Order: sequence, then C-alpha cells, then structure tokens
Amino acid sequence: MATIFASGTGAGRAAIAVIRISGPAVRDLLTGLAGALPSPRLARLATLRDPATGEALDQGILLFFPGPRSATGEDYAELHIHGGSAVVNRILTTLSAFPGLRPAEAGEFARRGFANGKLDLSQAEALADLIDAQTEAQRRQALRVAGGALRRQVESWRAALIDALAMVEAELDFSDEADVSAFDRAALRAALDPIRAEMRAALLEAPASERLREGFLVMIMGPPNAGKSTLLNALARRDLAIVSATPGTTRDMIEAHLDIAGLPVTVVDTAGLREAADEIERIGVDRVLARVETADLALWLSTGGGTPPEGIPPGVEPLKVSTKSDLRPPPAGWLGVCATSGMGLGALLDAIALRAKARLGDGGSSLLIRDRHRAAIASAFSALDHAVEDEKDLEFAAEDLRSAARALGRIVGAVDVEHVLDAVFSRFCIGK
Ligand SMILES: Nc1nc2c(ncn2[C@@H]2O[C@H](COP(=O)(O)OP(=O)(O)OP(=O)(O)O)[C@@H](O)[C@H]2O)c(=O)[nH]1
Ligand SMILES: [K+]
Ligand SMILES: [Mg+2]
Repeated sequence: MATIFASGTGAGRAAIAVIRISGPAVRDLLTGLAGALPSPRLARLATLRDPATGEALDQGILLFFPGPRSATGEDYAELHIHGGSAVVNRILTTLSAFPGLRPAEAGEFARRGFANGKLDLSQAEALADLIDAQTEAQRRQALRVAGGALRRQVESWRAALIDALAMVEAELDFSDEADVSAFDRAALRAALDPIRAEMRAALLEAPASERLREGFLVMIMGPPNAGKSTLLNALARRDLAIVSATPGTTRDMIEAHLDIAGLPVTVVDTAGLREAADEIERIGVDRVLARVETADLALWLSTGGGTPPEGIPPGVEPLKVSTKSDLRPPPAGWLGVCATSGMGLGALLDAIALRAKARLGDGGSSLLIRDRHRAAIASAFSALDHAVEDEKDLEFAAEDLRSAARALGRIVGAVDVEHVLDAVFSRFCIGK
C-alpha cells in the first residue's frame, strides 16, 4: 500500500498550508523530516529538513496520528507549514522523493477512511457537500449527514428489517406446509409499519434536501425593456448583464448565485418575451421557455402591470413585479420595485426568501440528500409494501425483506458499490 500525500489547503499565497500524509511510511518520513517521531496527537514545533541532504526547508507544526485512530484509519500525519508556493512546492518535491510516497488522487484520503470504516458512503458524500457548501442551510444539511444522521437511520432500519426477517425465517423453518397460514401476518405488519412511516416521511422531504444542494431557481421574465437586467444587476450588486434602452438587449441567460437569508438562490436574467425580431432573439426566447420548466419561481416583470404571465408553466409560481415604480406606481396585487434606486428590493428579497424557505427547508432535518439515496429508499419502501401484502407467500415476503435490506446497504456503501465509489470519491478535490 502506497503512502499518499497532498496539500489539504487551496493553492495560492496563504499564511499556512496543511500537507496531509497517510500510509505505512509515515513514521519513517516524520523521523526523516524532523529527526524524531512526534508524540501521537500532540502538536510539535520542528524544523523540517530534507532527509537526503539535511537542508532546512521550513519550520512548522507536526501532527502524528497512529492508525487506526486517524482520519484514514492508517498512520497519518499533518505538516502545518508556511503557505507560500515556494515552501509548499519544495516540501511536496521532498515528499515525492521519499521512498514509498506518491501524490494522492482526488478523494483518496476519504476513500481510505471509507475502506477502514471511518465513515460510510453517505458521510463521504456529505463531506463533499460540506466542502462545496456556500450558504448556512447547505452547511447545516451537509454537517448533519456528514455527522452520520443518515448512516444511523439506515442502520436502525436495517437492524429492524433483519429482526423481521428472522421472524419470517423461523416461521419458514419450523412450520409444516399446512400450518403456514397460522403465521401472524399482523405481527410482521406491526414490525414494519413504523419503518415504512419513517421512510415515507424521509421520501417526502427528499426533494427539498436535493434542491438545497442545487439552489432555488428564480427566473426573471417579462417583456423587453421591463427592466429585467437592471433588476438582476441590483440583486447581484454587480454589473453582470448589459442594460440599454433598446428592447431585445438580452439574448443569453445570465445567472447570479445569491445567498438570500442563508439559502442558495440562483437568479437568471432572460431575453424579453415577444415575437422575436430575429433568429438569435428567437433562440434566446426558446431557451427561456425551456429552462423555466425546471424553475421554482418566476418573477414576472412589467412596468405598470398589465401583461398576464404567459409562458410560465403551471408548476412554477409566478410573482408579479411592477418595475420602474419611480415612473409608474404598481397596480394592486403587484410588488413595486425601482431597481435603479433600490426601492422595493428588500420586500422582493423577503418574498423570494419566504418561498425558498418553504421549498428547500433549512437543512436541519435533511436525510436523503442525493437522488441515489432517494432511489434506494424508494426501492426499499416498495419492497416492504410487497412484503406485507395479504396472502403473500412467506418465501416471497422473506425475499422482499432481503431486497429492502440490500437497498439500504447501497446507501451506506455496504453492497455492490464499486462504480458508485468511483463516482463519489473522484468528485472530491485532491487532498480530501
Ligand atoms: N426610470 C427607471 N428606468 C429603469 C429602471 N429599471 C430599468 N430602467 C431602464 O429601462 C431600460 C431597459 O432596462 P433593461 O434592464 O435593459 O431591461 P430588460 O428587461 O433587461 O430589457 P431586454 O433585455 O431588452 O428585454 C433601460 O434604459 C434602463 O435604464 C427603473 O427602475 N427606473
Ligand atoms: K433593454
Ligand atoms: Mg435585459
């Protein structure tokens, strides 16, 4: 087994960088770099030297975690060194030259931790989310699952299923053919009902948790010159989109990723909806109409109201926004904004936050954060539905229970997962 190393901190100028090292050569390496092996789990200040030449490379803090009590389950070390690129590069070069060491691949530390039982697959996925988290709610959700919320839930469901399976198998073993109907199906149903209720609740919440990872999608729509691009720029507080008095200015969709009340919100400026004047504009309009199908909310912009929200699909909530309220007051039922002065923007942000909160939740009770999780629970749930059917042959009920348990095993990475593992861990950055 190779000993792997990588910088765990981002590239570029920084006060410190943390180099992570894991594998059987860690002890020899630390001794070579610092002259002696540091005491386990105690920070030690040391001059790091090139083991080949004795040349001083940097002064830093060493941490040594003997396996299996480490992040990877192997002997593991961290070098906290100065973060300048020359320092980091020289240390990495020195590590490369050390016998038994090679640079880590993306996600390789986490993968070794998984292989050694330090975390399950759902926790690894949530760790990747935690690193990607941009908002409070995303952080909360990722931390919850990384902390093992889904792992514990799945383990408790599996344990209950295995108990139920034992009950069915005992019946199969000890009853003769004629007596099978005496088996108490009510007992099996009673054992499975609470699990099915919990799974149903988790499945209902899953779309919100998945959406929280992706963000709440808001489309800014309306006729040309309604002030859509001006509003996007005001919300993003940056000059993202071109604004001009010419109708049909915007053709491509322009996105801003915002944090609104701790929730991830993607706001998209779009081409004004009208009978397109040319082919490019028509393509722009077609794209808007396609994308809005997946949106959560459409801001329908119009100056002074009037135009009915056409082109907004039934599943997408429209919010009527009357623009340029410095020129014309909003009609009843419209939210008035003036993007050039900022008037009404607070109320608009509140209205978006309210809807985003309702759609995404706050991450505090999330369990199924990937479609992979939802698919596995859905398949376990339907297997349990079959298992409790009346007149079900007991042999088949037992097979349903086993298939439900296997589906649960896929979530934590206990069964047939090689390709899932590759997909999950390769999405990590190097050094995780
Ligand atoms: N007075 C006033 N003018 C505004 C306001 N918002 C936008 N405008 C002006 O309205 C014109 C059109 O603004 P845009 O933001 O380009 O409108 P749009 O809806 O993106 O237009 P298209 O991309 O062409 O569909 C520009 O001249 C803006 O300066 C506002 O709140 N008050
Ligand atoms: K315009
Ligand atoms: Mg525009």
